[in-house]
Amino acid sequence: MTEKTSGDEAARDAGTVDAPVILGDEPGSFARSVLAERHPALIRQVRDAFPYGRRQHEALDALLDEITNGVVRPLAPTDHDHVRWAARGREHFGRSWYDAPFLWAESYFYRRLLGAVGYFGAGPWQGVDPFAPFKQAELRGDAVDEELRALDTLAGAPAEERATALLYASLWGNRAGLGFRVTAGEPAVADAAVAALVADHSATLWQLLPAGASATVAVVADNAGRELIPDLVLIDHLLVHGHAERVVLHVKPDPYYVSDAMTADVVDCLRRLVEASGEAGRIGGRLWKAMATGSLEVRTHPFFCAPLPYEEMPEDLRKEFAGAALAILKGDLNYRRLVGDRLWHPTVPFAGRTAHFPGAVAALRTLKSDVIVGLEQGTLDALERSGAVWRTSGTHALIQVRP
Ligand SMILES: O=P(O)(O)OC[C@@]1(O)O[C@H](CO)[C@@H](O)[C@@H]1O
Repeated sequence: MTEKTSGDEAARDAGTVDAPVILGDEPGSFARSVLAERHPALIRQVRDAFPYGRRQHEALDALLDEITNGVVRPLAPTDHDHVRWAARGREHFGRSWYDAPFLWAESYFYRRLLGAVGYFGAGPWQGVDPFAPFKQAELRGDAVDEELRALDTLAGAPAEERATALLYASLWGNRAGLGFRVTAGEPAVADAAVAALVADHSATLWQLLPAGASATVAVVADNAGRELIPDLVLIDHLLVHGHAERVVLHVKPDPYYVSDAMTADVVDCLRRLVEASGEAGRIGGRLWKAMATGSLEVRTHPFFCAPLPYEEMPEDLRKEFAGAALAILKGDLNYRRLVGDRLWHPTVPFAGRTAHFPGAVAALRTLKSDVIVGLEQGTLDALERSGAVWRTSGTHALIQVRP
């Protein structure tokens, strides 16, 4: 009995034992609150943000009713991606939304929301991003001005200090709250930001990107606006200081998880930078040119809006990441897809959970869901003792790297 238990523990620590898949069926859980509260609220917000016609209103009503009172319905046979989703959803159709894996239910919800507003249909609303008003409001906000101004203070700092600061800015941009203030000589904010890291492998990250190596770096973006701007600033730093010769920025092909970045959002952020004064404007100008010369390339792939873990990524993407010196995956959702959307024991090694990834990988993520691996036992104990809602509130963050 004792032997079996220690064997189980060893397997658990090596990440070779499957942990429970996160579902939305547990009352009081984070996943449940997203499905039961956040999604209905989002339908209302999208409806209020556009002068939609009767057709959209009816479809949104039907979707709201389905996710709150009904069972998961398949796409219409006429939908362009009907076959793909029929295969992915076979076991979930006709059952409660709460019984499906959380990752699947969220992803399919966004697909259905886009369908309801006519995003894919041939008609006047085709291609109109239902989340654009929220993204634009954020990008126009004073907070972005303030964050861009902070870049001037940072411009005179030594390269190494700048690199560290910009990496943390990109990380905390995932929370959209601290941004460059972390970096611009506000010790209280900077100290708090570092103290809130539950893992920090940034030294390994920089070792993988020595200056002067002709490396390609892949950056898998998460949110637009206040996250994408610091991502772009970090990319500029990598290019200017020779940590990368070429950066491929991967974005979503369709609107997703409200604020996820698409090509249009990259363009909006670049414009915002180019139109800014001082250092921000200079960075914008360099990135604009980098797009023209190919040292910065934006790519997208249907896989980025799929309800699948990275372990199941298609061969073309696998080759792409295998050819990079490092893939930097931003945000909570990418993390869930990277390590698996399961209730892992928090000390399961990050290296084991990401062994499937083709090449070196770094996760930069603020903690906004229950998934976590790679913690030291001492860190875990301290977090549990603190009584804080550390897993889902976005107050904590991590930089984890597997060379
Ligand atoms: O990937 P991001 O932007 O960091 O976070 C996305 C996310 O927090 O939104 C969901 C709630 O809707 C979470 O389940 C999910 O992980």
